Parts: sequence; structure tokens; C-alpha cells
Amino acid sequence: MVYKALTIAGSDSGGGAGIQADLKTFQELRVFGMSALTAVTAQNTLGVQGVYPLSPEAVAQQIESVGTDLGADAVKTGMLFSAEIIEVVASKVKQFGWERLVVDPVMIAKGGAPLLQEEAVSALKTHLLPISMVVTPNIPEAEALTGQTIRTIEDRKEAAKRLHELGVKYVVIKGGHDDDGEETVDVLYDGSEFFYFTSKRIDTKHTHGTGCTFAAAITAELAKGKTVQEAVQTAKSFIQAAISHELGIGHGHGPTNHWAYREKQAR
Ligand SMILES: Nc1ncnc2c1ncn2[C@@H]1O[C@H](COP(=O)(O)OP(=O)(O)O)[C@@H](O)[C@H]1O
Ligand SMILES: Cc1ncc(COP(=O)(O)O)c(N)n1
Repeated sequence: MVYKALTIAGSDSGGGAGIQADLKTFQELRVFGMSALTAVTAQNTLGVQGVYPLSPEAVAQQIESVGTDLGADAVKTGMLFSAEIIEVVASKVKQFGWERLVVDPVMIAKGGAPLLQEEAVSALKTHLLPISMVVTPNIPEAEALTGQTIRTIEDRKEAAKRLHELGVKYVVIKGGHDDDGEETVDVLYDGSEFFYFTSKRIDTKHTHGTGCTFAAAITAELAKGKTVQEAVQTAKSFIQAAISHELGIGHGHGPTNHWAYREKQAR
């Protein structure tokens, strides 16, 4: 069986995040990857040097080309840049009836460069979250989407409930930005229960692309027909392996190791 996943995201020339991280992750999990580019970034481990968005028409046409021929078992969105792009993406997702939609609400690169215009945050809430299956904000993104300050696990649970009210079926609030403690805890909410995915916090500066990679792994597993709980569990193991076997490339915040999970499974 060939499972297919489509990523709608920005290009990271440095290869650690964005479309590149998504396609590598799909491939590692034995899912055929397809892409619709929203923007080209000139980027490396030191930061973002340039952002060149594509027109909403160019984004729509790429999705149309994939949807009318190959089809997709699951779809992921990453950097969407503007409200106009968000609107065309939402309309195409509806047109093709794609239900397994994972929205990684990318807003700001780790170095601080904006990847989503500020006024587009409300477009995410009104157009995309109501039709998505899973949303995967990190703590600052969950704060921007809910207008709530998040410090404790209780705050995260409250934010997850608020996001669920927007119509998304499953909310995963990632704990990578919570610097306290020995563990990273990702909280999953399905509208009635909370589930916790915990791993040892790795002390490293090489976390460029962790969010993209994690959400892409969830998407790949959903494409295979796995449940959201199973998909998040695999994604957590995938990212843990990718962070712990660092590649040590570039002069700044380096990328994660996308082949580490496969090599670990093969051992
Ligand atoms: N230092 C770390 N050690 C272990 N896991 C981490 C670390 N940093 C992030 N993660 C994990 O990587 C995934 C992405 O989290 P996060 O860094 O919060 O997202 P983002 O890249 O969107 O900011 C989550 O599963 C999180 O728990
Ligand atoms: C094109 C693009 N998309 C997304 C990110 C976010 O990366 P991260 O996963 O580190 O939050 C990025 N830096 N560049």
C-alpha cells in the first residue's frame, strides 16, 4: 500500500525545517511526500536572511495539481505567511474533502523572524482551525492563538480547551519551550480527556525544525490510518531520536537528525 501526504509550507534552504523537514520525515516513515510551497526563505542555522512569499494563486494551483491527480491521505500545513494564503488553503482543503489535516501554526522562527503576518493569526482561527483534525502549537503560539499566558500544565490544559472550542478535534500543546525541569511534556486534548507524552529533555542548541518534524511525523502516521494518539506517540519517539542524535552541522542552531529514528528501529 502506498500512503501519500501533502505538506503546504515554506521552503527552508538550510534543510532543517519547513518543506524539507516535512518531506524527509514523510520519507523516513515510508509515506510518499508531496508539497505545495507557500514561500521561499533564505535561511540557515544562524537565522532567516530573506522571505519571499508566493502568490495565493500559485499556492492554490499546486494544491489543485496534487488534489486532482495524486490525492492525499493526510495533509499538513506549516508556514502560511498571510491571511490570503490561509484562505485559499482552507478553500482547497474543503474542495478536496481532506479531513486528516494537521495544522502546525508556525508564527516565528527560533531566531525571532516572523513567518506569519500578525493579522493572519485571526485567519488561522476562523478559516483553518475549524476544518482541521489536529493543531500543534508550541507554547508561544498557543498564547498568541488564545490570548492567554501559559506557565503551568493547568494553563496548557485551559488553552487546549479554548482551541478545541474553535472546532479543531485534537489539540497538542508542545512543551519544547518550557525550560524548567528534566522532561518535555506534550499535552494532547481530544475534547474530553487529556493525554501526556513525556520524554527526557535533551540539553542541546540543535533544535531547528523540531516543530515541523514532529507535526510531519503525526501527518505521516495519520496518512497510514493510525489514530491521533498513536500518531502523536510515534512523532514523540521520532523527534526524541532526531534531537538526541545531533548532526552538529552549521554554525548556529543546527537541524535535527531525520534518519536517527529509522536507524534506531533497524538496530
Ligand atoms: N530539548 C528538547 N528535548 C526533548 N524534546 C524536545 C526538546 N525541544 C523540543 N522537544 C520536542 O520537540 C517537539 C517540538 O516542540 P517545540 O520545540 O515546542 O516546537 P517548535 O519547534 O514549534 O517551537 C515536541 O515534541 C517537544 O516536546
Ligand atoms: C520555512 C520554515 N517553516 C517553519 C519554520 C519553523 O521551524 P521550527 O520547527 O524550528 O519552529 C522555519 N524556521 N522555516
